[in-house]
Amino acid sequence: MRQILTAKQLRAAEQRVFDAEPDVDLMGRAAQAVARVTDAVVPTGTVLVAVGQGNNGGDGLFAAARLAAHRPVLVWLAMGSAHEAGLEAAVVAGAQEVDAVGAIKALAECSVVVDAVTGLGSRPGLPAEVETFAAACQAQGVPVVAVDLPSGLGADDARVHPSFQADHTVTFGAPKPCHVLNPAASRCGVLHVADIGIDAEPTMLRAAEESDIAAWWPVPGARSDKYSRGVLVLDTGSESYPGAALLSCAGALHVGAGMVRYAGRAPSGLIMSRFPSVVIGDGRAEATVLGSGWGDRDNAESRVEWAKLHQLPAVVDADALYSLPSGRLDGWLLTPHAGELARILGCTRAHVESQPLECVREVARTTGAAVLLKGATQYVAELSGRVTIAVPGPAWTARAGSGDVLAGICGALLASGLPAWKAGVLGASIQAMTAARNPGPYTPDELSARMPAVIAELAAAR
Ligand SMILES: NC(=O)C1=CN([C@@H]2O[C@H](COP(=O)(O)OP(=O)(O)OC[C@H]3O[C@@H](n4cnc5c(N)ncnc54)[C@H](O)[C@@H]3O)[C@@H](O)[C@H]2O)[C@@H](O)CC1
Ligand SMILES: Nc1ncnc2c1ncn2[C@@H]1O[C@H](COP(=O)(O)OP(=O)(O)O)[C@@H](O)[C@H]1O
Ligand SMILES: [K+]
Repeated sequence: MRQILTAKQLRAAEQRVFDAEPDVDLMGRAAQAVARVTDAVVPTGTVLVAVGQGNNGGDGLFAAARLAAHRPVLVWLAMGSAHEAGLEAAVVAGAQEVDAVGAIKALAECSVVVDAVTGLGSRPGLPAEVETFAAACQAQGVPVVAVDLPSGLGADDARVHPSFQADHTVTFGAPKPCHVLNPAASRCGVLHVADIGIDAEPTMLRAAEESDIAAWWPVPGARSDKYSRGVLVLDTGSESYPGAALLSCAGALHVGAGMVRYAGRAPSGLIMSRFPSVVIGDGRAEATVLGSGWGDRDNAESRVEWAKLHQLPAVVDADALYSLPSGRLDGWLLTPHAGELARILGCTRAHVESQPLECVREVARTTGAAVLLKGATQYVAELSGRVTIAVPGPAWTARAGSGDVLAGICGALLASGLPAWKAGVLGASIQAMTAARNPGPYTPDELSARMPAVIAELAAAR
């Protein structure tokens, strides 16, 4: 599990290191990591380092000094002034200074750019000259290694602003929100988290890793039976949208539900012809899935209320999200995409996309349910305010029907006895990991049929 630290939290963690060891050379360690990654990414040719006036520029200059020992290095002081000791070290090591015009010209010959303009102190956006330079790097296809974060992004911000487009980003101690929240994360390229001796304490924002998914996955034991593995009732699909019923069945069955009962309005013959192990009709169960493919069904409220009355933990998806019963929904998992979350909150989709953490936390706080916000980055918020980001996957999954499969997956995991937040994180992650291992335009049901192989791989790795 990776803890995600805001700029303020990272600075506090840094301060604790300085308090314990006043002479510690964190900047030297940061510079060493930047030089190492730069050499690994592009081992030969000229390095051009764009340097700002703060400590991010200091990291860049000390990295320039290290690199200049074995390859040509140019430095551009993009903000005029720069970290004095860093500049001296770079010049003594042989780095050549260029001005703005020289920097743009040099792009034709240099093999890699190091972006050390701004880091944790970055205000969104770039001065015009730097923006022009960043655009030129991209236009000319020169690889960019960003120090801490692509300059121009805000460390704690999910949004994109005029900024560098990095191929690699070397950050220190822990990722910051901009490294994991999209669309900002898409500007960071490959993320390298360098250990420079800063400990990341548990925070209210963290990112699950594949090793967490492997450790948490519910693997049956010798004494398991279909009931102990969890019975799931699916109330999904409708006469108008029977496909959603099939997709939720596919999701639930392919992650190993003990038993799936189908109690929705899609034709039962259709379900049986595709999934003969599904039992038609409701009965004893550990969890239910509501909403996927209902359309605007008129008795939505009573169907959702039914689950609450029977104290049945529910995955609530799609149209059922607008018929939530009053009172606390402990143990439930809501699975909105940004548009659905916006409708629940009475705000715009754009607002949810720019403030995803605040929005997903708000719905968890007001309902008591865990909330999985679906999309390119998938967030699971709990009542406490803690947010866990699922393992990311490729955008191949972004197509109609993926959410229906995901609801079935999460339902099976909820029925197995996992807490709602964990069912959400595991469900979103396994779908993404399967897509990552099977790149291509597979349909959501084809992809779901490939999940068992990924789950077997995870189980074998434990
Ligand atoms: N604090 C520490 O001990 C460590 C800090 N490190 C580095 O230090 C960085 C933070 O350094 P600073 O706090 O000096 O901040 P930065 O170097 O990120 O930037 C601050 C400077 O840039 C200017 N600036 C910010 N955004 C601007 C914009 N959009 N347009 C024009 N000017 C802008 C500010 O006015 C300020 O002068 C980290 O990102 C990291 O790279 C590392 O060396 C590790 C240790
Ligand atoms: N950019 C993206 N990258 C990866 N996965 C995505 C992306 N956008 C959406 N998804 C996936 O697509 C699904 C969207 O769900 P949803 O919109 O509810 O689909 P539907 O209701 O059509 O089944 C989610 O499971 C999410 O994981
Ligand atoms: K930077």
